[in-house]
Amino acid sequence: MFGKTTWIKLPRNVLVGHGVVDQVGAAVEELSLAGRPLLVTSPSPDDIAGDRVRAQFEDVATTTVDEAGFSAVGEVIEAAEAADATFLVALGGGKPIDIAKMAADELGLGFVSVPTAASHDGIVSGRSSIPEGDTRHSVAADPPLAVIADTELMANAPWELTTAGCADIISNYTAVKDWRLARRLKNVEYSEYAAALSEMTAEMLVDNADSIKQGLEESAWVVSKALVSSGVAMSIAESSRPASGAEHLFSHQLDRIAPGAALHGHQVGVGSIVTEFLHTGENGAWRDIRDALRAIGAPTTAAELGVDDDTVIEALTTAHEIRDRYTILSGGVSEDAAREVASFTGVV
Ligand SMILES: NC(=O)C1=CN([C@@H]2O[C@H](COP(=O)(O)OP(=O)(O)OC[C@H]3O[C@@H](n4cnc5c(N)ncnc54)[C@H](OP(=O)(O)O)[C@@H]3O)[C@@H](O)[C@H]2O)C=CC1
Ligand SMILES: O=C(CO)COP(=O)(O)O
Ligand SMILES: [Zn+2]
Repeated sequence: MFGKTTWIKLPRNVLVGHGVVDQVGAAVEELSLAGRPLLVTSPSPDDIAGDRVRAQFEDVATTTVDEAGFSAVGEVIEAAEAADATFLVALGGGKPIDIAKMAADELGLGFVSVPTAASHDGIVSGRSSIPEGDTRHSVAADPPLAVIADTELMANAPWELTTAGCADIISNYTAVKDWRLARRLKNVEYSEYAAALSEMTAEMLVDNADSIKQGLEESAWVVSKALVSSGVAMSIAESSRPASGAEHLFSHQLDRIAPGAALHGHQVGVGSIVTEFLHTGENGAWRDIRDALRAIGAPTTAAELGVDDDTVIEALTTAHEIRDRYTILSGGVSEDAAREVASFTGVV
């Protein structure tokens, strides 16, 4: 008998468009969320749009996240309990959204994601990535009930946040290759539907690279739709596998070795150039990945990431240690080999 059960949790409402930050109240009403919200935000997003969100509720409390980490999750939980909050609204980049996502999950409350930056697919997904000490935890949590992505706000955010979101999507190509490899060699659970959606999302973004330009609001539109679609792929897979392979392990190691050096999406993009080479060799698609990153203005070298060559080599040679996830880097790449591939691809 076929006994497999999958539980796909997705956002119910997704609004993407100009000025939709003024529709958070309407979206909440449509979801039949009653009571008092806690707005979870961080300093810049609060300055930019906090009042516009608060104006849509009769009674709302606010808490600000300065630094991501499990203590921030605890503080949001305390703030929600003190405010008798019945749901959370997260306004900002990945930091307040991920902290609110995990806090909402622990509190058993719903939350609405209002991204102010199209910086990575965590703004939509059912996973929180929480940095702690010298490591990073990828924690399963319910995805947002609604995503309200205001393209005007996102288009006015620092441009590098948008190029980081693009690079996070481009990295889906190698994430899916790692997933297929792990399926073949380790029989890991795999969803062809999620893999195809993830690849198609990257394909569409690359095909629309001409509309991704600084100052063009359409860029925020194209990237937000891709981030939503990538988040859906992760929900279908019940795992970040469709969007996180060895290039993400490389980035997570960079976060440990050179904290704060570069944005998540930029790091995974550079990681993808290298891991594509490892998958398909010197005549493979690594140049396509590099050129797609260049076309949208994302980094393709260690120097552009703001890290030195040795840091990249260390992250590549130790990436397999960070997580029990089978990828092309599992078993470890030797220092010589890492230097050769990084140099051949122009990363160092
Ligand atoms: N769940 C997942 O799959 C993933 C989660 N993450 C998590 O997300 C976080 C990183 O995400 P990221 O979005 O880069 O981080 P932040 O939320 O820290 O945002 C990046 C910077 O942009 C600022 N900012 C945000 N929106 C605007 C805007 N509209 N205008 C001007 N400035 C703005 C923030 O201000 P301020 O400093 O005031 O906050 C911050 O300085 C990490 O905590 C990481 O763990 C990362 C990758 C994947
Ligand atoms: O960043 C992600 C997908 O783009 C999530 O990946 P992790 O599960 O590796 O944190
Ligand atoms: Zn990512």
